[in-house]
Amino acid sequence: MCPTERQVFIEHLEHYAKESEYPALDVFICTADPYKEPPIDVVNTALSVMAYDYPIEKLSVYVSDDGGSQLTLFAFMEAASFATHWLPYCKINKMVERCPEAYFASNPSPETDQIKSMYERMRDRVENVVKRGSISHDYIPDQREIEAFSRWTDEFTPQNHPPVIQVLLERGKDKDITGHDMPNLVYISREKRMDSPHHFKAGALNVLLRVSATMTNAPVILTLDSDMYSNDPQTPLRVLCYLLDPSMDPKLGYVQFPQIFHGINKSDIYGGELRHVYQVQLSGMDGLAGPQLIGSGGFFRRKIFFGGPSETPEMNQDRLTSKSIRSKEVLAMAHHVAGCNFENQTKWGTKMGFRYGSLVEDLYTSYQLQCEGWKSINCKPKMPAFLGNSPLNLHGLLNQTTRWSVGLLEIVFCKHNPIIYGVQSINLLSGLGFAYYAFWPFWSVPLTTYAFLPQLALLNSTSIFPKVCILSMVL
Ligand SMILES: O=c1ccn([C@@H]2O[C@H](COP(=O)(O)OP(=O)(O)O[C@H]3O[C@H](CO)[C@@H](O)[C@H](O)[C@H]3O)[C@@H](O)[C@H]2O)c(=O)[nH]1
Ligand SMILES: [Mn+2]
Repeated sequence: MCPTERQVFIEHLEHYAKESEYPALDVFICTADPYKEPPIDVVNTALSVMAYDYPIEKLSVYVSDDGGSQLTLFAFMEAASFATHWLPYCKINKMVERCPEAYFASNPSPETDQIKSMYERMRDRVENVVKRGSISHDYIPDQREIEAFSRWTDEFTPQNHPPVIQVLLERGKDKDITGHDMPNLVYISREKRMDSPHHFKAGALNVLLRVSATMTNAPVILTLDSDMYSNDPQTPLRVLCYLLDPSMDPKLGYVQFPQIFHGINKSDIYGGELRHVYQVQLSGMDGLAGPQLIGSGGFFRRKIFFGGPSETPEMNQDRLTSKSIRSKEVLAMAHHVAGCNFENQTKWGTKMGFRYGSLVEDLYTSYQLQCEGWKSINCKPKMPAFLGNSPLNLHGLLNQTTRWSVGLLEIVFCKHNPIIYGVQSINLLSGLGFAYYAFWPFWSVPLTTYAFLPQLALLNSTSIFPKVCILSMVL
């Protein structure tokens, strides 16, 4: 047992790899409901990662919309055009804060006026459209955009619709206002049918894995929740310090950053900060086979989703380089792999991709990956890499806790229970570490008892502790 804290020195990265040797990076952002997760927040998350300090020709951002909402697509069309101003603005001014909403909130200086009003115009348009619930025709002047919205027919509902994939920006083709390349930006709403299970976020992430494989197939992947914006543009370089380190264990599969929440009230009465998990347990697990996944802020080697460390060769990217991601051929393949029958009779969800069977797909997937032999690292820089939201009211908290409890119990009662299978497959302590999380809902019984027992004992004038007598003190 050896709780581990790590530090990297980004300035040394150049000794190990030139920029041209950096691996390509595909970023996955998930959203599921335009009313619970406002599209303008998702846009802020996307803009913050599109502006990463990373070679632009190696960066792609994929947005998965499980809400199947044209409001979200509209927001991203607006974002694509604002990004052509925002990305050069960030780089020319060497800004650290690259999430527009957070930047303008902390920099009210007059020099930002022009870009700020541009951002506010975009935000107002997006918010107006969401408030109205529909997009009026004068908001979509472009023929390509009109065509994209024509897929929302009368039969189209969030639970029942064909796949929609829209390439909003393509590197090499779309340029920013200074004439430089833009990263790829792709909107995806996977096919949904009433009679097909969709497997919640794990299902969405697996579609993202496949669609991105048809377009860019980057060997490194970052997954983000809709609200988790980047707070540090150098985060991918920090990850490369681990992934490209020649002395690193070749079984290293992913690097996990803790979730840090902003906007929690000072006294944090609901314990939303989850300090025990992110500040204590992740370091503890890091000293064993590595920390579990926590859903957002994880950088993966793509190959770990296709088998154990001994079975998976490096990815081959050659076949992709020549084709445009807007080409008919690539789009046809992308739509095909985003269909809901694609996974039938395949190993997706069992041996491949994010694993199905638990509502806490992050813990379950990382548990299975570690059972296969993959290792992980907890990266906790002083400046938070990502900032997001945590439930701020009792209703939201109870909702989340119930969902987590159901998901964790699914792990307890699955055939790969951590106490039996995990202890044998990973190691004793890591298996018990995963078991600690999986059995977390059961803690509510002793905790609730302990919360009420002393008061009841006091009211009834009985003692819950044994009387201290001289003999027991001597013993
Ligand atoms: O069918 C679904 C359901 C959710 N999501 C997305 O998944 C993310 C997380 O969902 P949320 O409702 O915010 O769950 P939380 O309980 O806040 O999330 C925590 O717990 C989840 C389950 O363990 C992890 O996946 C998350 O990363 C982690 O932040 C969000 O971006 C959603 O848009 C989907 O894409 N499809
Ligand atoms: Mn969340």
